Amino acid sequence: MTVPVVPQVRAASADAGSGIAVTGATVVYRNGHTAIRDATFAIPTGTIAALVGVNGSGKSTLFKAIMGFVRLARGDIRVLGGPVEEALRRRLIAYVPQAEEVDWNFPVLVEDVVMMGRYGHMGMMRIPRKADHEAVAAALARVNMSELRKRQIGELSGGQRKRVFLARALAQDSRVILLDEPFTGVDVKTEDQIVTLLRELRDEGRVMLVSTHNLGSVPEFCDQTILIKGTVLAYGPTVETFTQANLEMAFGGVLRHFVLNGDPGGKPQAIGVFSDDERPLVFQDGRATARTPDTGNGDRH
Ligand SMILES: Nc1ncnc2c1ncn2[C@@H]1O[C@H](COP(=O)(O)OP(=O)(O)OP(=O)(O)O)[C@@H](O)[C@H]1O
Repeated sequence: MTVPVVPQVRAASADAGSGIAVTGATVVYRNGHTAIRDATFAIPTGTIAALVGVNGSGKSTLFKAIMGFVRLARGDIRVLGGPVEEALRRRLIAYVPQAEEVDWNFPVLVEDVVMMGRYGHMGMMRIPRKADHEAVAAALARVNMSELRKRQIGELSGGQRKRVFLARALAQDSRVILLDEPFTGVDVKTEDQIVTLLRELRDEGRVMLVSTHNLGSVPEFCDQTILIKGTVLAYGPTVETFTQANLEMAFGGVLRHFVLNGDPGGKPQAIGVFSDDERPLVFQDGRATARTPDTGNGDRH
């Protein structure tokens, strides 16, 4: 569904049973800057949705609004059919932060970070019970981090750090998980593990909203895509929204975009390559290919 001029309010506001429904959301920061204006989209439950846009397009602001960290000047956000405050009170939303948002020098063990996901389940004194320890152990096992549970977080690799914060979200047992750049600084194997885990969580009926510059992976694992540039330009099933025209609208001249005319002996082919800083996205005959060749095996930064 493309909404270049008039945001489509109908789908978002009408679908009270949806995972996340944002209607006409506007955020104005204290300095007067309007970071997002009239943003409207809806994502059903049991979905992995990509949030795609250039630096400064408003992705983190949208996350902050869904987490209740910034106030809406106008509009409405509903999570699992209810207001954000209620979703937060019921611990329905978990957040997996960007690496830059975390103080890695803070002396804390892997298992302590994951236990933070249980805080909302504990009493005032935050004394973990058997169920909390079990939830932490299960979450660490699910991301293959059990062996490193006694390590300081500062001693981990980029991919391991991401998995610890994913485990924290799992321990929280939230229904909605917001992931800010989960693939940055992560090798291809870890990326595949994270994608497998997200698919499992989707099949459990959870909602994942994933901000990513990893365009090549979006058609592969995201059912829905939201394209953002100060407002929502387009949203809906990835096959409908992740089009060359929409990406050009979202990225303008920022991405490297080549059109090659096929192999010399054969029929000329129009191949477009969108390459941000991660796996490139290849369009062949105007359609996004599901998976592009990996460009390396090491950690990508
Ligand atoms: N606290 C703030 N006060 C004022 N302006 C802000 C604040 N935080 C962000 N902005 C501005 O709001 C706009 C959106 O920023 P935001 O961080 O949401 O973008 P983003 O899409 O997450 O970017 P990136 O991909 O670089 O993380 C930018 O122009 C940014 O400069």
